[in-house]
Amino acid sequence: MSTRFTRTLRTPAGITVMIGGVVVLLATVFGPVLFGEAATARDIAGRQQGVSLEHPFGTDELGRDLLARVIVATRVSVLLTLGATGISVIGGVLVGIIAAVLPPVARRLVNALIDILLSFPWLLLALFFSVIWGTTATGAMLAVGFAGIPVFGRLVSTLASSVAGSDFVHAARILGSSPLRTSVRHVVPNILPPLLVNTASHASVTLLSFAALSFLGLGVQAPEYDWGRLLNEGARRIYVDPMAAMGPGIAIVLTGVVFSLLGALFSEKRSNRTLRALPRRSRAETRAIPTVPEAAPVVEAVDLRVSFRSEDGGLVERVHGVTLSVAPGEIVGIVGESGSGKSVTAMAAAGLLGPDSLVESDSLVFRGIDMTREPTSVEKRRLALEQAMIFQDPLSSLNPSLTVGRQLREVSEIHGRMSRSAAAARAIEALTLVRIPDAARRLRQLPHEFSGGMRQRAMIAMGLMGTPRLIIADEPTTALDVTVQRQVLRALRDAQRSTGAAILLISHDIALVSGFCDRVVVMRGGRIVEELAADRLDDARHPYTRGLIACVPDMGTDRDKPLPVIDAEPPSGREPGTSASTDPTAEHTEVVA
Ligand SMILES: Nc1ncnc2c1ncn2[C@@H]1O[C@H](COP(=O)(O)OP(=O)(O)OP(=O)(O)O)[C@@H](O)[C@H]1O
Repeated sequence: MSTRFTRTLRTPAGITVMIGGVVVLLATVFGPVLFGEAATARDIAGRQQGVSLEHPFGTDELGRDLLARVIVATRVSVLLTLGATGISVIGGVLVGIIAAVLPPVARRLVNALIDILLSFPWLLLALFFSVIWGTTATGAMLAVGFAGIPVFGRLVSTLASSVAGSDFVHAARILGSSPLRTSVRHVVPNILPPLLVNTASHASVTLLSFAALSFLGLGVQAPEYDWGRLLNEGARRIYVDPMAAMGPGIAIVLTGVVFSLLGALFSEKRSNRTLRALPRRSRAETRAIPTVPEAAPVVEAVDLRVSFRSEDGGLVERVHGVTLSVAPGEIVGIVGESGSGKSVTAMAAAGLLGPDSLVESDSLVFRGIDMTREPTSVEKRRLALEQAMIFQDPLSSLNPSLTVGRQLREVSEIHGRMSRSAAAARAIEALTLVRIPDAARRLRQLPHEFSGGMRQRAMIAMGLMGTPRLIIADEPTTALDVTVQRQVLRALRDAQRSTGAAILLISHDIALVSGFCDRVVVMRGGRIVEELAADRLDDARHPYTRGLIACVPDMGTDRDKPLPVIDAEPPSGREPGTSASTDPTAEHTEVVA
C-alpha cells in the first residue's frame, strides 16, 4: 500500500470510510444470520413500542424489533445498490467508449441520444423502467441501473474523447494497437479516477433511489424488505415514534456518506493502478520480417499532397506536392514557420496521418512498403518496430497511468515478441543509452516522477525498443529549457549512432536544425522552398531561407537594432487541384527591417 494511500486513510474522511465500510460490510454479511430471528419474531403484546433499551428503534405493528430489521435490511439494500450501480457503470462505459471511437456522424447521433435521455429526470426514467420490469426487487435494480446508463455514457464519452486526442494514444495507434486494445489499455485507465469518484457518488444516489422506489411501493415487495420499505412503514408513525422512520433513514444517510467518501479515496489510489497485459503471442506466430537493402532511402515521397476535410465537408489541401527522400542514417531537418506543413509532411511520409486526411502522391514508400495502400499485418508490425515518434509535449506523450518500464516493454513484447524479462533488460539498456541514471529503478516509476527532459529521453528510449530505421522528432525540445534541450539532442544523437536510424527533425529553429542535421529542408505554405546541406546555409538562395537565417541572432548582431521580420505567411490552404493564390516558392518574399 502506497504511503500516499495510507496517509489518505488517516484523514477524517479515510477513518469514516474505514469504520463505516466495516460496519456496512459486517451488517451485509452477518446481519441476516445474527439478527434474522429477532427481525422476524412477532410479539403482538409488544407491538408499536417506542424507543427502549430492549428495542433501541422500537417495534413495528407486529412487535418485531426495528433495529434488527434495519440491520437485516442492509444486505438487500446494499446488494441492490451495488447491482444497479454496476449496471449503470458497465452500460455507461460501453456506450461512452463506443461513442468515442465511432466515426463523427455516428458519434454525434449516439451523443444526441444520450443527451435526450439525460434531459429526463433520472428518477422519472427509473419509474418508467420499473413499470417495464415490474414491481419486484430485481425489476427495481434493472430500472435504477438502466436509468443511470446515460449519466455514465455521457461522462465516459466526454472523458474518452479528451484522452483519445492525447499523444500517447496517437503513439499507441502508430504502434499498431487495435481500437479495442487502445481503449482498454490507454483510454479506460486514464478515465478511471473520475469514473470511480462518480461511481461512488452515484452509488449513494442509487441507494436513495431504491429507498424512494420502495417508499412508493415500486421497489422491494413483502415479505422482503429494504431500508426504503422500513422507512415507508415508519413514516406512518413518525409523529408518535420518530425513531421508527429515523432508524432506516440514518442507515441510508450514513451508508450514502460512506459511498461518497469512498470516491475520494479511490481517486487517491488511482496512480497505482495497472492493467493486465494482453496474452503474449506464441513464438510459432512469429514470422520473419522481410528486410530491405540498406542503400535504399528509408522514406521517399514524390509529389506528396495532403488535404483535410473542412467544416463545410469540402477538402482543403495543406501540403502541395512535396518531394522528399531520407537516406539511411541521414539526419534531415524540416524548418519553417508555424502552419507551413512540416508535421503533416513528416507524418504523411511515415503513413501516420489519421482518417480525417487524404494523402495523395505519385509514390510514397517507407523501406519498401508502399504507403499509399493499407499495409498488411506483417507490414504493420514492421512499421511499429521501425518507426519511432517523439512528440513536442513530453508530458502528454507518455500514458500517465502506466509505469515508464511497462510502456517501454510494450513495444518489444507485443511487436518484437520478446519475453517480459528480455524486454525489461532491453528497457534498462535503452534508458541507460539516453543517459537516464539508475534505469532499473526509474523503469518502475510513473511518468510524473520524471522531469520534462527525462520524459523526452524516455520517449527516445521507447523508440529504441524496436529496430528503428526512422525517428520522427516533432519539435522535441520546444517545451524544454536550453540545458535540457542539449541533453535531449545528445540522447537523440546517441540513439541515431547506436541504431543507424535516420532522423526527421521538425523545428522552427533553423539554428538548432543546422547544428544537428546533415540536410535542411525549408518549408513554407505547404511547399518545400529550398533544400541545402546544413553546413552550407550561407549558400541559401531563397529570400525566405535567408530571412530565417537573418532572424537568428549571433555574437555579431547589433543589439540596438530590432531583429529582421519575415513577411506574413502566404495562404497555404486551397482546394485540391486548384492553384494557390500565392506561390511561396516565388522569390518575392521580402525581409523587412
Ligand atoms: N487534422 C487536421 N485537420 C485539419 N487541418 C490540419 C490538421 N492537421 C494539420 N492541419 C493544418 O495543416 C497545416 C499544416 O500543419 P502542420 O501541423 O504541418 O504545421 P507545422 O508546420 O508543423 O506547424 P507547427 O510548428 O505549428 O506545428 C496547418 O494549417 C494546420 O492547421
